[in-house]
Amino acid sequence: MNPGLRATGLRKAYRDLVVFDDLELDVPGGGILALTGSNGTGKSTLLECLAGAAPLDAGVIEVGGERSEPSSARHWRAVFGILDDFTWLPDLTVADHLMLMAPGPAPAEVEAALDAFGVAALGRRMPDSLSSGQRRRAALAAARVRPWRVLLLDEPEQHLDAAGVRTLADELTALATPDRCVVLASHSGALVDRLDCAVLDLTPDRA
Ligand SMILES: Nc1ncnc2c1ncn2[C@@H]1O[C@H](COP(=O)(O)OP(=O)(O)OP(=O)(O)O)[C@@H](O)[C@H]1O
Repeated sequence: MNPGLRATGLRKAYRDLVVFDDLELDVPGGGILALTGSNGTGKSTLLECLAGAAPLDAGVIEVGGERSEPSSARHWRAVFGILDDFTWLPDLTVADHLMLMAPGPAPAEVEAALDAFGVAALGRRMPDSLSSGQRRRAALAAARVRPWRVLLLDEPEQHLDAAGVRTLADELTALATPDRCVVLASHSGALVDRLDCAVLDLTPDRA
């Protein structure tokens, strides 16, 4: 089994509030881990720390079997987070955004990615002109274009209809090839059930 994402001794506190301490994660290559738990249990904080967007107080992160410093360029290249706010620039089309994330010119790949999420017809539209669910589908399509070893998603089901949740589960399953892995936070039982993946409930008495 390929190494994917391994993290040990993770600690994060906001002043007196210890969000997690000595937390361990081990997601093998090809694996998907769903973080669940009630509001405020630390799912988003954990994803932000894994993405390098918020500093850890302690802990070691390994990607593909090698230590990865969350603030390094190497980490940025290896770890792609679609967290709360996907930054859309108002003067670029939806397809322009995905083209910028591709390693080279990739119009066919961008179209295929948007098509996989059912929004191929919206590629030339401006992000502001899309519905929330359409924008969410387009943001998720970026995961098919931007290279990564670890994909982090915070409540990716937000704004999706039931068919969109099924598409998301099937796409994530296909994206988690043996050299990559996915960690998502979710409140959607439908999504987690369809992923049929490992689950870590961060609710204090269950973690
Ligand atoms: N910037 C911050 N400063 C202080 N406390 C924070 C900060 N961000 C989050 N918290 C606190 O940390 C805890 C974990 O928050 P977090 O957003 O990670 O939870 P969550 O599990 O993602 O919640 P939800 O299911 O509501 O999205 C909460 O008690 C929250 O109030």
